[in-house]
Amino acid sequence: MKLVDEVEITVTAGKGGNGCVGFRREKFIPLGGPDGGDGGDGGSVWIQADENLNTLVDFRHQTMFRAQRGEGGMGRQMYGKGGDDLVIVVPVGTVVHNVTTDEVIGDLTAHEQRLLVARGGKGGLGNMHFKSSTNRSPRQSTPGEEGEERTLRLELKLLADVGLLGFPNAGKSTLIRAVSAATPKVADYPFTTLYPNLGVVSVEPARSFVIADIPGLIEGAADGAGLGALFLRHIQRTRLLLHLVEIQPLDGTDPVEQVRAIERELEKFDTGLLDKPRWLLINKADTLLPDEAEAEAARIVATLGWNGPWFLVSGLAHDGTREVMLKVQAALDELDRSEREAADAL
Ligand SMILES: Nc1nc2c(ncn2[C@@H]2O[C@H](COP(=O)(O)OP(=O)(O)OP(=O)(O)O)[C@@H](O)[C@H]2O)c(=O)[nH]1
Ligand SMILES: [Mg+2]
Repeated sequence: MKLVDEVEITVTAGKGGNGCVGFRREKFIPLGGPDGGDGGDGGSVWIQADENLNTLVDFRHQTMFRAQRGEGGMGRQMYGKGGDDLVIVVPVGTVVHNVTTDEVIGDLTAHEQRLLVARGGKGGLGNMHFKSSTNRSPRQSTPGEEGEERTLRLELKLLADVGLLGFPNAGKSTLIRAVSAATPKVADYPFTTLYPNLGVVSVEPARSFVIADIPGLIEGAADGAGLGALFLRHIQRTRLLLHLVEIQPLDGTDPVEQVRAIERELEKFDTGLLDKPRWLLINKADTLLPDEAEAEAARIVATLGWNGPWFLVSGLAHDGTREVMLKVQAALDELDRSEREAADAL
């Protein structure tokens, strides 16, 4: 299953500085020659891969990028200063397309790999270059070139970091909408009507993770009922599971039973799934009075013998949801760290 995050940005390289028309002016030298210097080159725009990023969510806030222009040339044969290059960082795995030509400019597959996406304009020539035997005082210079401008589409295939489990109606889609900054589209998926909802959760700038709602996970999913097996396969790739349960299911069933039913499915499909960190989110806290909700949550946790993290939340009211997402981000960072340490130890 391919999950694709996509953004369109415009990049503009810096214009070159203009060439200068100037003449040497000094005491006792009445007819000084031309001494106008060249303009500096404009800065170019680069796109560079960074392994510390994992989504394109920050490009929803900024879509225009411009490198510095070159300064104009000056008298006394002085060159203008070149404009600084602009480096845009993206996650490793980002593919860069030219929107106008629909061509792939490049595929950034390694950390710190760079791609030139808009070349800065060349600086213009000062009049010192136009001196000839027939024209000793040229008034000619050339302007700086414009920097290139391109519209780019950045595309990143995503893997969900966090899977959301729960019965129909548990409030999974509502939670994703409550916490996510962007909802990437799902591509190449055969079932167009029933696909997972995805959200990019960005708790702080430049830090984010992908959360996937796994719909239709019902009893019997592991035996192939509904589309459950497909989604179970998908969540095998996630690193943390959030298990959502209604504090008081509308159909009158005991939330404890609902949690166990999902656990049985996970176990039947692949016991490895049960080894993933799984946090219990007792949802729709707002449907009970605060005291009742606290008491019922305590009962659910005690009856289940739950010893992992658990939270009482309301996706609809956004109660407690941000706190959970901050903890998820911290847990994922910690997993990254220990994976990196394990890799370094080899
Ligand atoms: N009171 C209350 N209602 C909620 C809360 N979260 C979700 N709901 C409601 O519960 C219903 C189901 O929510 P969804 O987010 O669609 O649930 P889901 O888990 O995505 O359901 P499926 O996609 O069918 O598996 C909707 O009517 C929501 O408005 C909550 O925190 N409090
Ligand atoms: Mg849903």
